[in-house]
Amino acid sequence: MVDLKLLEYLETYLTENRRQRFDKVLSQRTKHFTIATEDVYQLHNTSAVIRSCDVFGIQEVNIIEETNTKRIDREIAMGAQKWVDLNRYHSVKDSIKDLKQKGYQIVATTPHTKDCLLHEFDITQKACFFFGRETEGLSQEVLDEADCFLKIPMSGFTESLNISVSAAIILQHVTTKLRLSDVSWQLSIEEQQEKRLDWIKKTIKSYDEIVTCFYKK
Ligand SMILES: C[S@@+](CC[C@H](N)C(=O)[O-])C[C@H]1O[C@@H](n2cnc3c(N)ncnc32)[C@H](O)[C@@H]1O
Repeated sequence: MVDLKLLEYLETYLTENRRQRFDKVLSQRTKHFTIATEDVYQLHNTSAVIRSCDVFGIQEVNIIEETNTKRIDREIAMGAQKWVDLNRYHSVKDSIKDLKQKGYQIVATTPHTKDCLLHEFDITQKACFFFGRETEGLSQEVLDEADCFLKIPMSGFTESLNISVSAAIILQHVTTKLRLSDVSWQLSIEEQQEKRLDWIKKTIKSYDEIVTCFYKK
C-alpha cells in the first residue's frame, strides 16, 4: 500500500504541468487489455510496440524471450518503457499460464485465420493480444492455447503487416471502442496511486534522499 502522506509530500517536488500530465495519463491507463510479444528479434519492433502501448494507455506489456534475450532499444521506445510495466517471461507456457490466471483471454493475432476480424472483436472481456515473430509469426504453442484468432483485414498483395504496425492498428481500435463502452476499464484508485509513486520515483533526481528526509522529519 502506498504511504499517502509520502505521496502528497513528493508531489510538491513536481511542477504543476507534470502533476496535471500524470493525472491525465493515469485517467486513461488500463489493464483491461495487455499485449505479449513472442520472440520478436528486431529490437526496433519491440520498442515500437512498447511505444504504442504507452500512447494508447496500455499499462502492462509482456515480453516473451524464449530464444531471444536482446535488450529493448531505448532510443526507439523514446523512453516509453519508463511509463509502462514490462513483464518478462522465458517460456510461452509460463506466460500463458500467468496471463490466464490474471483473467485474460489469449488472443492470437494472425494474418491467416479469420476467426474474428478486427471490427467484430468483443471488447467486453479482458484480453491479451499476442504478436508473433517477423518471419514465422506466432508459435504453434500460442496458436494451440489461443481462445481466439484476430485478423486485421488486408486487401493488397502483401501477406502480412509489420508487427508494430499491426499492434498499433489493433490497440488504437480496441482502446477507442473500450473508452466509448460501459465496461469498467480504468486502473483502481490504489493502482493509480502505486503508478504515480513509481513515476515520481523515475522523475525526481534525488528521490532516495527526499524520502529519507521525509521519514526523519
Ligand atoms: C510480419 S507478421 C508475421 C508473418 C508470418 N509470416 C506469419 O505467418 O504470421 C508479424 C506479426 O504481426 C501480426 N500481424 C501481421 N499482419 C497481421 C494481420 N493482418 N492481422 C493480425 N495480425 C497481424 C501477427 O502477430 C504476426 O505474427
